Amino acid sequence: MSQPWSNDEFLMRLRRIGEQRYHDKHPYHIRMHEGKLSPEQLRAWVANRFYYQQNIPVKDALILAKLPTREDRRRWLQRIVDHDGREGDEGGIEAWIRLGEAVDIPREDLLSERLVLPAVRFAVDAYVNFCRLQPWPEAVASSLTELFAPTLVSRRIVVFEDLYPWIRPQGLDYFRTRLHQAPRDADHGLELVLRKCCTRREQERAVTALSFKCDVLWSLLDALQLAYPDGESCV
Ligand SMILES: O=C(O)c1cc(C(=O)O)c2c(n1)C(=O)C(=O)c1cc(C(=O)O)[nH]c1-2
Repeated sequence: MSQPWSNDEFLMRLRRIGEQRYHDKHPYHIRMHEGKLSPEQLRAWVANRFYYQQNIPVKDALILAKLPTREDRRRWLQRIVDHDGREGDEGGIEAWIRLGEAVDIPREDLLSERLVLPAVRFAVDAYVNFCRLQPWPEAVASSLTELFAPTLVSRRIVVFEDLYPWIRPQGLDYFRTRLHQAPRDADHGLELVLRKCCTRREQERAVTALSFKCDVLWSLLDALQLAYPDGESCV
């Protein structure tokens, strides 16, 4: 039996997954952040990511039901509220619909899922099912892409403002809100994973779960790349 990694080593291995495999390295994402997507390609990204956004509170509810302590359930519950909203605070899904409107996707079009590609549906459904079926430490570990999201999202706000001036500014509120929600979520997720994954086997399974999640995000962009290839129609 291999010895468990120290917390530092474990953390380093989780972070390394992000350095190697996070979706910011995908060609479609690189082109987005270089300002090279056409309005149609950017709209396709927004519409397909909406399917991911809608499923986040669903997978969080599946994880919530498995967490063994009241204290952790209470903290995890906030994620569902962040996305689904509550009276007087519309939440992240509504903010994403406004992002859609800011790039000229009518609300009904986004909600109809007309623009959602089959492979995006499969990838996101695979993420939800992973969280449904796997033990909670692995489901929580799969959420740790949020360790890498804040840096990327803060860059995205600047990129959208500077390189896509046709996007109406109120559309960016979703990303601004994530800048404080994601680090809080990542801290809790990491605390749970470090607390629960104590054997080498458990630690390795957590790293594999995070790697799987990177594959989900990567597949989403692969599908977009195939359906909306580079070329003639750059902004
Ligand atoms: O825009 C992005 O690059 C990005 C990435 C991720 C991620 O890394 O999974 C999330 C989000 N945004 C996001 O907005 C969000 O609410 C979110 C929740 C989760 C999760 O797995 O629980 N990831 C992400």
